[in-house]
Amino acid sequence: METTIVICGVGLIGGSLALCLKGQPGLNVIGHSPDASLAEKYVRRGVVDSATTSLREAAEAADFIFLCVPVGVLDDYIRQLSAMDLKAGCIISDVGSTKSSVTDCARAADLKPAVFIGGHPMAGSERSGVEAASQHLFENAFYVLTPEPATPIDALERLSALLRHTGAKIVRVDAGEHDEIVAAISHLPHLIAVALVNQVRKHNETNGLYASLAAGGFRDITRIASSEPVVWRDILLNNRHVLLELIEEWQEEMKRFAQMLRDEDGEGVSEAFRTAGEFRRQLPERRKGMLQSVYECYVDVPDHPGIIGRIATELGSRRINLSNLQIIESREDVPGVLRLSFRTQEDLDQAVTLLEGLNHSVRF
Ligand SMILES: NC(=O)C1=CN([C@@H]2O[C@H](COP(=O)(O)OP(=O)(O)OC[C@H]3O[C@@H](n4cnc5c(N)ncnc54)[C@H](O)[C@@H]3O)[C@@H](O)[C@H]2O)C=CC1
Ligand SMILES: O=C(O)C(=O)Cc1ccc(O)cc1
Repeated sequence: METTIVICGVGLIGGSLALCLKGQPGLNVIGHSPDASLAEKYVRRGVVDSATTSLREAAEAADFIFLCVPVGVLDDYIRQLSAMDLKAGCIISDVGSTKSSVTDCARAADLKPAVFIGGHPMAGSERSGVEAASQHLFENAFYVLTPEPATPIDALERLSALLRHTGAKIVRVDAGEHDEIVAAISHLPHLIAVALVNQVRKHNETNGLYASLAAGGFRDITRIASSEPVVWRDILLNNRHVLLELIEEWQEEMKRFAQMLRDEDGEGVSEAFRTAGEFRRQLPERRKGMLQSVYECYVDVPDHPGIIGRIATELGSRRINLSNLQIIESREDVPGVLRLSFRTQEDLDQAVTLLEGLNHSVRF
């Protein structure tokens, strides 16, 4: 018997999930969008087996329904599903970055004979849309499920078994605890990145040197400020109660820094760097976290023609997969520095050994 999987919202996350499941023996993956041109695009790009604009038609045939839409519309989907004739044992899950509100909504809605189990694959990127979907997005990442005491164990096991196709490590976390943790490690950092970029943007209005000199480090630490505005509007508003407390804590932290600067308290400043550095060194390195690890290095390239092509060819011939290559111009007429990005630490390590062996100067 074929297992029918419906994915509502085939964007970055829904599309990546679809790619993990499509083509697996016995699985039929159906995409849903209320927008006919998007439904058609999901099929055209080969991400799903078929697609429909009718939520009822898809949902009533489904064994699994994944809601992969912005957090702000999850409750509406749950309410619509509760009025449909779902299959007995159908599992409804979501991928939203917050878990309390959708879990509360599903508990209050009568979804029987279906079962709701909240989910959050804790990997992603600042990109969005089906174009950015990747079969490898969740590999080695954590995939949080938030079952409740009343969740039938066999449903949890069936969902966990299906999600093994993602290559993620499945962990169970209480929905409220999840929201507190992700607020600190993901939501607040996104908010700070946006504030930081907007601060520089305003300075840049009167002096264009701000943007010119903001290459490299500033670009890297603010990558997440380029995330999808509607998705992030919904996440931040939905988790606002936790975030408002964290923003207060953050402001206190900033005040402490300001005071140390006023007092010219060098010992205090270096102690802050020491404790932060020590904690950061203890963070797991190789597992994908919420904020994606970036496996990158910088290579100084002398100004002679063909060097960039040669580096890419050397890497390719040793099957070291580059995920991105960017030329960072230090002066208008000189190539200067190449930024090489890889998907794994192993690829990065191999590339560094190779390039250093070829007498290139490599930095991180
Ligand atoms: N972006 C990321 O890195 C991660 C996002 N998430 C969560 O995944 C969910 C989807 O986010 P992404 O895939 O990043 O966004 P996306 O923008 O790539 O995809 C969103 C999908 O939802 C559809 N959609 C948007 N508004 C809709 C509406 N009002 N009604 C019906 N469909 C609508 C879009 O057409 C698109 O297919 C969100 O709940 C987000 O919190 C979870 C983990 C990582
Ligand atoms: O771009 C990054 O590194 C992210 O932070 C990805 C991300 C975004 C939202 C999530 O709920 C989980 C992961």
